[in-house]
Amino acid sequence: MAEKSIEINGLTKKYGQHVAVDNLTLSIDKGEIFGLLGPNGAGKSTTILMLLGLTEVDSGSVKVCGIDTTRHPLEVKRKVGYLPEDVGFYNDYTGLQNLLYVARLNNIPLEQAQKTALRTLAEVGLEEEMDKKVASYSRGMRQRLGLADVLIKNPEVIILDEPTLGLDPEGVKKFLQLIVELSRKKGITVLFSSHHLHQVQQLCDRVGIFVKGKLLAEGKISSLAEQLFSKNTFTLEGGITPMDENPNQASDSLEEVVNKMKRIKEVSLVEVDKDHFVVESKKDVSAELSRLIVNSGYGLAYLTKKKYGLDDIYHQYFQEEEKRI
Ligand SMILES: Nc1ncnc2c1ncn2[C@@H]1O[C@H](COP(=O)(O)OP(=O)(O)OP(=O)(O)O)[C@@H](O)[C@H]1O
Repeated sequence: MAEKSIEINGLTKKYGQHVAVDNLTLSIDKGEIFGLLGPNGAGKSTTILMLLGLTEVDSGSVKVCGIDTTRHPLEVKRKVGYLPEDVGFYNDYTGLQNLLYVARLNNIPLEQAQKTALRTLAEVGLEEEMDKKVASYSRGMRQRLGLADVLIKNPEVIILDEPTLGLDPEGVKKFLQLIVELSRKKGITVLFSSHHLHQVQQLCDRVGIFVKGKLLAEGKISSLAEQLFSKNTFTLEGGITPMDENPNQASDSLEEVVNKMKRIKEVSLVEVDKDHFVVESKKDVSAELSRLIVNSGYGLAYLTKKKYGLDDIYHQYFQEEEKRI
């Protein structure tokens, strides 16, 4: 069995009557990049604070690298690097000076700190900017320096809370690539908290969908789709056209064609809008559908199997949640 970096069991946190995190159970393997995905107020930051031992737990347990954070928060902090949304720096210091300051706070001896700082700044792509004052840094450069702050203590786990806010699309792409490279190269476990579906999809091995304090689903994106769409696994979309070449050929009415489609055993839903149709079914019925359409005197303009992405999954879970409330 894979070694676990993060083990959360029945974790609950209340603010007064409000349950911010509700009986959360989750484990993350060593070296894995896990995405905690949810809208604002879902409880992501509260979970992270509990992981870091920065806020009290009402019930349940959290272990990071095998250490209980509620009992030994300082030991956990030594092993975990945390990058919040917005990192504070000394603007009058250079990037290198800021990093050396963080190294000192982490009790890294000066000589070692200098070597490690230079290497880390190169790793995050700031070697050419390290002697410039942070006041002149762009948002992207500040986030890279934030990542260097996190990496300098050689963490086993890094936790990133909405780290790409305010970055332009190119900056986001580079930042995400950097995280993947570093995680793979150093075997670092990453917990990436975000409400950006596409970023999570690009970066993460596994995803947890978190809404109103509850983990609604977790798994690989492909298996989330299976869990969610298991009732009607296949969605086929097609275009139907009249047979122009042979106008005298008798055709069924469109209504009759739809009724025939509905009579295919595995089909659970047929929707038609002008010449476009959507069929949901328990197995792939593309062959039956094409035969049926052609035999009814129509042409098939296209027939495609819809692939579910994270967007579909995310919205479906949100819809489910809204229905329950
Ligand atoms: N210190 C606090 N006191 C009272 N309520 C709080 C406190 N911190 C968070 N909350 C509430 O707990 C819920 C979860 O908040 P949390 O910040 O963990 O969510 P989030 O998913 O990280 O969202 P965001 O991305 O907006 O930070 C919210 O309803 C929030 O208002």
